[in-house]
Amino acid sequence: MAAAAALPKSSVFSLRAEQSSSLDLTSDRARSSYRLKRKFVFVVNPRGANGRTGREWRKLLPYVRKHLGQQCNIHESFTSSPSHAVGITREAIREGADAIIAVGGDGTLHEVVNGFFWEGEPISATTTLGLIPVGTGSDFSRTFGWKNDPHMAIKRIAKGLKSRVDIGLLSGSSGEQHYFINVADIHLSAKAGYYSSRYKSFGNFCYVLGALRAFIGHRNCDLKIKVNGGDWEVYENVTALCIGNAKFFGGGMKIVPNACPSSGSFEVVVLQDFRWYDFVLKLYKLYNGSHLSEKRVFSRSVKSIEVAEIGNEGDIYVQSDGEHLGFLPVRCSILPGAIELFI
Ligand SMILES: Nc1ncnc2c1ncn2[C@@H]1O[C@H](COP(=O)(O)OP(=O)(O)OP(=O)(O)O)[C@@H](O)[C@H]1O
Repeated sequence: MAAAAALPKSSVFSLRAEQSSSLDLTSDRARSSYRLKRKFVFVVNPRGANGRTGREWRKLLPYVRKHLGQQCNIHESFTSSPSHAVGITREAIREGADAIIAVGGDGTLHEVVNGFFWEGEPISATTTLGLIPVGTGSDFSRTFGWKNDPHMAIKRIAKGLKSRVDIGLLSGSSGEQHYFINVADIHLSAKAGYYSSRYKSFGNFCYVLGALRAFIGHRNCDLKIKVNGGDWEVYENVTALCIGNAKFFGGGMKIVPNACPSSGSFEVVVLQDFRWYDFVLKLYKLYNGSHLSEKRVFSRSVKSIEVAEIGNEGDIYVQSDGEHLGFLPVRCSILPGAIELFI
């Protein structure tokens, strides 16, 4: 069929271009209009938010067609397993996608962001990232004041306003590279994130359950930190260290309140010597971002940071964008303005 022949082939993922009755490519005019339109690929995690993402997307598609169908060809691609969104994104960018829209939570956004890169380099400087936040936490969107409202997100994408945002590059002891757009964090919060991902069926309550589980066996520990390639500094009794490209994590905690994704630097917040009752007494401060005034909380702006254990236990958790990455040591640097984002 002519319509199918006009579409690029896709081997890695099932790319379903819009072939609704409104898209009749049998005439020359329709065919040339199809070619002139930009190509937007929607990467949908049907399992996001405990399956809500998949259900919402089915209802949303007519709205997407209505608001974006005039200006772009809409392609939808469903993930079939964790990490699949990375491959989908890479292939779509290589095949000339003008925009990749992550439909899901921060985990899906994280995978799509990783798909923008290959062997340490962006695959394309011109593909735009978009987000339709339909996740459990959807923390990245909070920095921009966006609601977890997919209709508003679609209208925002249709307006076409864009801004370049910074991306964090993480590498571990074996040298493997990983990208993040929101917050990377270390120790108690990362352990809590690891466990909360098992309780996503409880909705936002998963973060409370994850934190309670993480406290079992937790000990504050001494870490050494190297900032901007300087000397190693020792931070004693660290409870958590958070490297913010954006402000929120854990389902709405404003943990890195001074972070800004277009500042060209990270904001690092270190919590030291926190006990379980500090979390009870100061939890509201972590949510509204006023914890920086506490005595055992430090904040600084950095372009790169290395973090390692002083002991050699090998059990200090690391996560980025809520996804478990492994354990210390870790090196992290900022890639200023690396991706263009629909805002
Ligand atoms: N088809 C799939 N089956 C199972 N898991 C998947 C599939 N596609 C993606 N995933 C995984 O689902 C996880 C969660 O997805 P996502 O972040 O979209 O939703 P969420 O966890 O509910 O939201 P948030 O991260 O904002 O709290 C991701 O880590 C991703 O790797």
